Amino acid sequence: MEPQQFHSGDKQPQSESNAATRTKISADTAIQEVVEEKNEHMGHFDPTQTLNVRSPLKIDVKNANFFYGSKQALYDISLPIRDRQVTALIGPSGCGKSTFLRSLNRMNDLIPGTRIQGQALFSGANIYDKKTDVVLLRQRIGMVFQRANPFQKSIYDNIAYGLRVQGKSRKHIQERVEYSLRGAALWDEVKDRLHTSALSLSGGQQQRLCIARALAIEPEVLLMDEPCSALDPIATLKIEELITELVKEYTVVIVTHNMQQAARVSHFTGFFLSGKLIEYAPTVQLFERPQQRATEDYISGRFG
Ligand SMILES: Nc1ncnc2c1ncn2[C@@H]1O[C@H](COP(=O)(O)OP(=O)(O)OP(=O)(O)O)[C@@H](O)[C@H]1O
Repeated sequence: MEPQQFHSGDKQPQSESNAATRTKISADTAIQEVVEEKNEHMGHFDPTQTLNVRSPLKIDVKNANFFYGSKQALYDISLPIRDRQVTALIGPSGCGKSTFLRSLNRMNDLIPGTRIQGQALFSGANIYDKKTDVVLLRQRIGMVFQRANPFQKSIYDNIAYGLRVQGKSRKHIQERVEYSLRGAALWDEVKDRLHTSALSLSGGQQQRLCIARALAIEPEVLLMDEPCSALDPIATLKIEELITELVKEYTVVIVTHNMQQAARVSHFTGFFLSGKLIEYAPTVQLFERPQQRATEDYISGRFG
């Protein structure tokens, strides 16, 4: 199965029947314009070049059902997450994307009254198993949130914190701080002010710092919950470019409201609706040849 070449700007929503759709279109257009302007300097984002449909499964979710108390939020979700590929989760507000994402490192456990059934195989063990060591799990499956949430500490200490908790040596921490900041494409911007407050950084820099903080503890998988939703188009593009770099070493799962972002950075996309996974396919295929009517309606802007 060789997907056709896909250009992220090809699909434009057809219906402009409501304000939300118009807002989405103008945000997407603004980002698309910056992409075109910046391509020369930032390189092309083209996940079709690195799509590997045979990449091994990093996490294999089978028949996941999730409940907030008596309210069911996920219905029988089966979704493979492939190694060193970006998997995007799209769908209208409230469809369960974040719930699914947070189930992958058991962040939902922090919400009282939640429960999950099913299986998410990761290195031969079920993530959902009660016996799973969630501290270790969250080290292996790191997370970046919608809003950058640096600690009220220096840039250096934001990254060093988790390593100190792990009892790492000073030398290891020093090396790891630089490595992580380089990995998050932030080193050059902050290397001369590592001991100033992280809160003095711009929103985009703070989000990259949070990515560096996640990288510091050497995760295998990075979960990103709308990491660009609070950022301007240029900061967004920096994060997108970073994702395309990170995926050379890490497996990435990203929730996004922005379909063009999914097209720009992801190899695979899952479309969620009302707690169900309606369709999952290589991104290029899902956007160009959706198999389900609901997917087609959503990506062409008829709802959501
Ligand atoms: N803490 C919670 N307690 C109860 N219900 C919740 C909780 N968090 C989410 N839900 C419900 O679960 C469903 C799925 O929510 P979720 O946040 O996963 O959707 P989403 O697709 O990520 O939405 P959005 O794009 O708006 O962030 C929604 O009906 C939501 O109201």
